[in-house]
Amino acid sequence: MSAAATSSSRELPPPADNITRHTLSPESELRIEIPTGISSTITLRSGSAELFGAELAIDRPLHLTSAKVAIFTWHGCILDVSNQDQLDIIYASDETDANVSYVNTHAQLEAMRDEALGNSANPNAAPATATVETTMTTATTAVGGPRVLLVGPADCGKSSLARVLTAYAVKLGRTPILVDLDASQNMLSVPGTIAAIPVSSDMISPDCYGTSSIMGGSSSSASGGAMMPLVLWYGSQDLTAHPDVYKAQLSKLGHAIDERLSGDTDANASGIIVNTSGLIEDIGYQYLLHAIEAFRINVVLVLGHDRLYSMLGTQFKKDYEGGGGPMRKAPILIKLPRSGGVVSRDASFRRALRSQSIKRYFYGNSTPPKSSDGPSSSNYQFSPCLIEVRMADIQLHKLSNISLAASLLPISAKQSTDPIQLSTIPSSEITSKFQHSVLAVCHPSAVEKYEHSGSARDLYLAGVAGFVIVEKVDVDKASMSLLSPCGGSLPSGHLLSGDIFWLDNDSLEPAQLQFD
Ligand SMILES: Nc1ncnc2c1ncn2[C@@H]1O[C@H](COP(=O)(O)OP(=O)(O)OP(=O)(O)O)[C@@H](O)[C@H]1O
Repeated sequence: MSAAATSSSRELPPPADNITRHTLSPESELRIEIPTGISSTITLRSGSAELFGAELAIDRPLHLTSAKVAIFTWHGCILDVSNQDQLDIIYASDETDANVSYVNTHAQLEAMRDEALGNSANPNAAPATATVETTMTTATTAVGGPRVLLVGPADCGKSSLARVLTAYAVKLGRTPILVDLDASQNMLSVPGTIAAIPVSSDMISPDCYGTSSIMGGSSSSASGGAMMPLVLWYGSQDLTAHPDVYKAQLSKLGHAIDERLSGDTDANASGIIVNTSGLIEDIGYQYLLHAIEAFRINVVLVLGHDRLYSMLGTQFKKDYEGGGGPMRKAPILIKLPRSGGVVSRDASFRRALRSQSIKRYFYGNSTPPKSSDGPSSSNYQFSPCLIEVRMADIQLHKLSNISLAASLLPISAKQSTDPIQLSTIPSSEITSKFQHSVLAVCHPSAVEKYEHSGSARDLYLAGVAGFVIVEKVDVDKASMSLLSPCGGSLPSGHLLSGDIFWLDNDSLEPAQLQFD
């Protein structure tokens, strides 16, 4: 993507003892798997290289912990890697055809952005013919910019490609909105959420990839000036648990994005890039179709899954062209190869990533230790606080999907038709079983609406103010200690529970809370 750095021919001093030097040829990548709890530092010594689209700076060490990544170079480079003997694997590969496909896809999206800008500058112009050549015949002219949905099974490289496409767009001065619908491994916020953020250039830095998070979590803008994401609390990493809530949240997020883009020509032309979870069968497939509607998707990128590609192609023909319904344009459907470097992550590695992501929300990025590569001596950007709240001052809600048959309802009680229902947990039931659970703090404006309407939707379909973790429940004192990103009182006393737990030893398995 970029010209080779000017330092490509400079004389390099020999590497230190614990450093291994790698020379990469053009269009190759260094694939690195750093096991859980181990750190490694990668330094670009000459040439140019990028980490999922974010360019490395010469001589600036990139500190990575528990990560599986690839450093790609278009023009060749020299990289120094520390701690190599502790890595699971490290190797250079020139099988990078997928990267070339990705940059071609980026070029196609750019053409759509240019076209959207042209259309907005001259709204009376006759619509141009399709600019994107695709493997599907229903190519269409985008009214706004590209609204891209990345789909495919687990561990096929969706999140990585979302990062690459976002970084490439931002490098060209675009401001796309990045959306992550994967509640189990969300790259924008803590697990259990779906989120969206307008991306600017200060967020595209390799330093932000220290964990699974592109921007270092919802509170940890490295630049200090970056925007906060809009985060909805789904409350579970299991997307099959609450289909009604999930679908309603997708619709709400799509609506919020439409509202944001409607008054901003540049942002509208930049479009959105939506990452999805690896669920592609049954309810997962339904979610993909729902997301296409909710985000008014006009480009679907299918990563390495012929069957899904074929299913969507058939579906689009049926939904958009047949049946005598209104003729709408089908999204452009593009099949992309899976990168040869993409690795499967086992349950324990995923758990470690989730834990890192929660830790990062509260503590920020870890700064590299001075003397060794061990994470234990790291310092962190932020200092979260323990705050004490009285049970009397909070209302802890949980989702309840109970829907009674009419005959079981009390006389004159109405059956609610809204499947999204809340129940408020009585103080007497807030016991030590909530210890270590992650709670979402409702935004005061959402609380105001909720108190007026009594509708669970006003809390569940609104962006949350932030998160706390229950450190301790003191039943005798009727109080709780909460780990909070900052001191002082909570933005509101309304908290949403879920089944996400966190303990600062990277080992706690999230478990379903069993409520009585
Ligand atoms: N070219 C590559 N070389 C090495 N590792 C890679 C490469 N591309 C991606 N990875 C790593 O492979 C893992 C899986 O990739 P990614 O997270 O993009 O997949 P995904 O489809 O989003 O997964 P899921 O949907 O299950 O969350 C990640 O750890 C990612 O950093």
